[in-house]
Amino acid sequence: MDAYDIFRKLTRGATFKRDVERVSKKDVTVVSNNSTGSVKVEDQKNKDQTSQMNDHTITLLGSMTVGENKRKGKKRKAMDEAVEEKKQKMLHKEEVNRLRNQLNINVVGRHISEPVASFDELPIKTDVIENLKNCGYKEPTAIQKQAIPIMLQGRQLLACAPTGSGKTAAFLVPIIHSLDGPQKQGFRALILCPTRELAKQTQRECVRISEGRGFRIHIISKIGKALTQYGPKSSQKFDILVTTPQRLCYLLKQEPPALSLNNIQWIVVDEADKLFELGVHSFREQLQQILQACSHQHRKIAMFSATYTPVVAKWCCHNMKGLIRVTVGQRNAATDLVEQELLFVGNEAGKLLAFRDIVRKGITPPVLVFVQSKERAQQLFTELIYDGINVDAIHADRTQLQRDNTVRSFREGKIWVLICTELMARGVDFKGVNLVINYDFPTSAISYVHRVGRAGRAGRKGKAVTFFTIEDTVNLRSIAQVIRQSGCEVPEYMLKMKKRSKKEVKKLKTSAPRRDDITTTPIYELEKKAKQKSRIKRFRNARKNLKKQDNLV
Ligand SMILES: Nc1ncnc2c1ncn2[C@@H]1O[C@H](COP(=O)(O)OP(=O)(O)OP(=O)(O)O)[C@@H](O)[C@H]1O
Repeated sequence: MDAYDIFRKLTRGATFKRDVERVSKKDVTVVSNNSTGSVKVEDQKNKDQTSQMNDHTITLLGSMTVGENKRKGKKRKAMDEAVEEKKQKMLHKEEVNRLRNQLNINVVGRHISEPVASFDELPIKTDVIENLKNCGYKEPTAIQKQAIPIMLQGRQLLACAPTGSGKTAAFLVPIIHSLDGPQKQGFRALILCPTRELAKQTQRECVRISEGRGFRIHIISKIGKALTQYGPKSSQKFDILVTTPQRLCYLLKQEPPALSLNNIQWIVVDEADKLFELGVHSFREQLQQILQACSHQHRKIAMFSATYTPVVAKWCCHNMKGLIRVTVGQRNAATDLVEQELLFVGNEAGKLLAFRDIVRKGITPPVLVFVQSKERAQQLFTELIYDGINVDAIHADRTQLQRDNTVRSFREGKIWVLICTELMARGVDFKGVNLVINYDFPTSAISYVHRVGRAGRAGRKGKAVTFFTIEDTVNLRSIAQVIRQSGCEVPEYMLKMKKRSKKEVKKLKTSAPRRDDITTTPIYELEKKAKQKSRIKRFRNARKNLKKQDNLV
């Protein structure tokens, strides 16, 4: 569109004759109104102005001519350029929107950086890009394409993207870029994770991506050791701290605090909704304590998770200035890379039969099996140990060393089936988990999304089977909805089930339902064993009492 078009648009519908007539006859005289429709207007009061206006000949019919003087020419050129610039900007904006739509990215906020199409487009040094490529990352994932440019711009971010979609690298790349290299200024970036397993994994990924930079990336493992290890001076040599909030707060509470966070520039909260969920108020208090300790004036926060909760969004809106929100895909949806199935097993005994049936038909390790408590993890382990499959269990009652060894063996393929609790549902990235079995029904749709998300990572496909009994109806509808949303089939009746009250759903979230023990030992045998146990106990007590009496005598 050129200046002529704009002028035509602006004057569309305008009748110059009428305008002239409207002006008081005292002041204005119509000088001429020739056959081509050109109108000349003369102001009787001000001759100077009249002469100026005489230059402005406007042709309303045929080809329209605008008075041509130098100033006008310049103005027209500037106008043309502005229009062209605007046009280009609009086209570019459309292109960016198209790319976001293609990637299923939704953004909220002001002046948001554009997503990049490749790692090479990122304004970062080539060594980091090389490291990413050495990790086997050919192209950034959707969240990486959008979140990295935003964080590189120094903007605070709340990001939500599917499980296994590379969120860890999405926050590590900008941090590594902004810290540049080791500086002996103490910790400059802090990454908070809900579990130690996840913290270790994040530390490992950070080492891989920052290879060659010489960063000191630290994880707080033993509190006792940490107390002596850090101290305001010794912690100067570290650059990045990866930890759980509990351990960090314990060290900050020491008098004087066992470590300094004065120089922290970036705080990342990974699995943010989980942390906010862990004793709703306790994490907020911990975060407040941590934020107070991070006194650097340019401190920024980024929150990441695969699931979104309003509690986190509200906190971010209140506490993060200039916040940008990025969502990839549908909120709280399970990854569509996992084929999901709901299996009715009748009752608790039916679960063991169904599990053995799956094994009999053939499984491709590694397999993760989720149960609702550490006791049940131990019971299932005791049942399966003699089935001829390499099985182990991981839960909070095992020592740190045992937990680390089990995770290592599972990663190395020495363990085929790993029984675990909710502890391993979040963030943990086991390469190539083919099958997830929800032995016990998840206590919320969000828990389901994360458990299932241990398979189908980094573009690989996986499978998930969820057992349910007659007692598991509270969440059945919402979990069936999640499954349907990710493109898998569920029976229609499940989606039509009565919606449960918020109270019921909340109760289930805080305390899992009571279930019969996992065992195939017949009841009469269990009773016999229990009787035997109590007889032995009684006998021991009697012997103790006799000894006591002897001593008294
Ligand atoms: N650009 C990429 N290309 C290929 N693989 C990638 C890319 N980025 C990350 N990965 C790999 O994808 C897997 C999942 O990444 P990551 O653990 O960061 O996922 P996540 O989004 O944090 O998942 P969760 O929500 O479960 O924590 C990892 O094995 C990681 O090495």
